[in-house]
Amino acid sequence: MASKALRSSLFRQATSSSCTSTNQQRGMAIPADPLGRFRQLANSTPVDEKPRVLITGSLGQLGRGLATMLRFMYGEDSVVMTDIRKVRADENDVCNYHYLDILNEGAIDEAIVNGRVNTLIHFSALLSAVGEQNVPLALKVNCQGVQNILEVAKRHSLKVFIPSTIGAFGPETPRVDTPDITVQRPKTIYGVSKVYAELLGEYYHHRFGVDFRSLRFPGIISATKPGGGTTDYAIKIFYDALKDGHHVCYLNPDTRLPMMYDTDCTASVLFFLAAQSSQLSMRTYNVTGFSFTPEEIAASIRKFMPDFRITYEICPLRQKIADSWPQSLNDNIARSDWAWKNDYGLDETTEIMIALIKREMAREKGEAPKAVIA
Ligand SMILES: NC(=O)C1=CN([C@@H]2O[C@H](COP(=O)(O)OP(=O)(O)OC[C@H]3O[C@@H](n4cnc5c(N)ncnc54)[C@H](O)[C@@H]3O)[C@@H](O)[C@H]2O)C=CC1
Ligand SMILES: CC(=O)[C@H](N)C(=O)O
Repeated sequence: MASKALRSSLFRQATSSSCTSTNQQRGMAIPADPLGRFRQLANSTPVDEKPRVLITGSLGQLGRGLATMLRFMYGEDSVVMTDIRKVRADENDVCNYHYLDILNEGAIDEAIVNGRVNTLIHFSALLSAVGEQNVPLALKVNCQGVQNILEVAKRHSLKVFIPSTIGAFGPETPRVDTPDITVQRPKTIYGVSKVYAELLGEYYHHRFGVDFRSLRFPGIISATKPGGGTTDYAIKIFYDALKDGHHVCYLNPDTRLPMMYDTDCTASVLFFLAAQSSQLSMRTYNVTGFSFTPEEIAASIRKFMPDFRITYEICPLRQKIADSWPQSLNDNIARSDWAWKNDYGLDETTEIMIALIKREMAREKGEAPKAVIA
C-alpha cells in the first residue's frame, strides 16, 4: 500500500525533490526526499553558528525525534538529551543522556556549562489533560521551570526555544483561522502556564535581550508515546487500528482540531531557530499543518484499512478542553517572516503512521531494522 514517496522516506533512499504523492489539503505532496530540507539547512549553516543543543524533557513525545534529526544534521555531539526518568533498554535512539530536573536551576547551569551548550530547547511540561489532574505540579513544572530556563538563558546568552500550544487560546478566541495576536484567556492550567511562558519569554527578550523564540504548536502526530494531552487520540487511533482494527474515541465525531505531523514539527523548530533575528517580526508564532475531526481521520485510515471502525465514549474533561481550543490556526506570519511551510497533509500522515507502526510491530517481533526518520 505504501507509496513510492513513503518507501523513499522510510529507507532514506530518495535523491530528488520531485513529488510522487498528492494530497487534498493545500494541494501538497510529500517530498520524495524528506530529509532534503534538513540536509540543506545543515549544509548552509556556518561552522561557527552550528547549534550545540540541550533538550529538556527529551524523552517525551517530541524530544526524541528532534534529537535524532539534530544528530543527523550537526553530528553526534551536537545534542545533550536530558529528562528525569531512566532510559529503558529498548530506547536505543537515546544518546548523550543526563538526568536534569528543571526545577533545579543550579543543575541547569551546570549542564549548560559542562555541555558547552549555545541553544536550549525546553520541552519539559505537563500537558493539558495531566495538568488538570495535578495543578500544583503543573504550576511548578510549567511556570517555575520556565522561569529557571529563562534565567539560565540570560546568564549564558543562550538562544532559547520554549514551545507554546493551541491550548494557550480559550473559548473567547475566534476558533476558525485563529490569528497570532487575538484574545487568549485559556481555561486550563496548561494554557494559563503557556500564556505565562509566552509573555515571560517576550519580557526577557525585550528587557534583557534574551534570544527567546516560541511556536504555538497544534496537536502533534508522531509514532512516539504522547504525554497526556487532549489531542493524544490522533496517535492512539493508529495503534488501535493496527492492533484491533477499532478505536474508541474520547472526543465527539465532529470535534475539529488543528494538527501537524512530527517531521513538520521538527522542521518548524529547526528552521525557526536558524532564522536571523532580523527576520522575526514577533517572538511567538502560530504554526500548523491541517485540521480534522475524528470522523475525518477515521475516513483517512479507511483509505488504507477499509475495515477500520471508530466508536465513541466521550471523556467530559478532554471534550471540554477541545471545545475551548481553535479549530484551525492562521500561520501566515510564520510563512512570510521565515518561510515556514509544512510538507505533510492528513493522508500523508496517515500513510506514514501506518507504515511506521507496522515497522515498530515487526521490530518487536525481531523482523525489521531499527531507527527510521520519516
Ligand atoms: N505533543 C504535542 O502535541 C504538543 C506539545 N507541545 C509542547 O511541546 C513540549 C514537548 O511536548 P511533549 O514531548 O509532547 O511532552 P511529553 O509530556 O511527552 O514530555 C514532557 C517531558 O517532560 C519531562 N518532565 C516532567 N517534569 C520534569 C522536570 N521536573 N524536569 C525535567 N523534565 C521533566 C517528562 O519526564 C517528559 O518526558 C511541551 O512543552 C508541550 O507543551 C505543544 C503543543 C503540542
Ligand atoms: C495541543 C497540545 O498542546 C497537547 N497535545 C495537548 O493536547 O495537551
